[in-house]
Amino acid sequence: MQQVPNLFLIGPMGAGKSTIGRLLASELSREFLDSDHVIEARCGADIPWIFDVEGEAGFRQREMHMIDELTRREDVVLATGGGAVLREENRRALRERGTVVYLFTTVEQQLRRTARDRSRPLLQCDNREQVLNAMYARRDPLYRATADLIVRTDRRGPRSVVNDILRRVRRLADPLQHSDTRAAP
Ligand SMILES: Nc1ncnc2c1ncn2[C@@H]1O[C@H](COP(=O)(O)OP(=O)(O)OP(=O)(O)O)[C@@H](O)[C@H]1O
Ligand SMILES: O=C(O)C1=C[C@@H](O)[C@@H](O)[C@H](O)C1
Ligand SMILES: [Mg+2]
Repeated sequence: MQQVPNLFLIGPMGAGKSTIGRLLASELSREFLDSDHVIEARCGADIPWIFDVEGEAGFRQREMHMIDELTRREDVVLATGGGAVLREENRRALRERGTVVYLFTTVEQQLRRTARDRSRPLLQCDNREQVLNAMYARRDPLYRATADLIVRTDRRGPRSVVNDILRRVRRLADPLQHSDTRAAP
């Protein structure tokens, strides 16, 4: 069987990129990278602080350099930030250097999963639903245009999402071996 390529997870805040990514990497005995966390570690500061001091533009610049660096690694599972697809450079790096999985979820689920969160500066407002709907309208077409696979993550647990991704990624890597249909004799 062909080896599973780099796996890059994209999708909105609360889709489960960090949660699913960690589980997926452990199933594949691979290194797990989370671009948000690596940016924070390199900066010695958390994302809200970076947004406060450098603005969203400063964060996006750091994110672009990080995606370029991390997508050049081999045999990794990489969880990207929810806004990574906004830049064309990021979309290209992701598409060219691995298999891209869009973790889809609904705004309703996002609201639930990010309800008490203080680490996402773009959601520290009173009109979270409106903000998330606007992000969905802008970003969903970009996630779709970048992804090799789209996997629903609403109304199912992380373990089921991971099994689904593994099955579909293996089929993509080796369609003959993992075909669901049998060739006629
Ligand atoms: N499939 C799932 N079912 C139930 N809860 C989930 C699922 N995936 C993630 N969660 C929960 O939702 C919350 C947000 O998940 P997570 O931090 O992995 O999202 P994310 O996509 O990495 O978000 P961000 O883009 O902001 O980094 C966590 O509390 C996590 O436990
Ligand atoms: O959706 C977004 O724009 C963001 C998502 C998070 O992963 C972080 O990258 C940051 O909070 C911005
Ligand atoms: Mg995350």
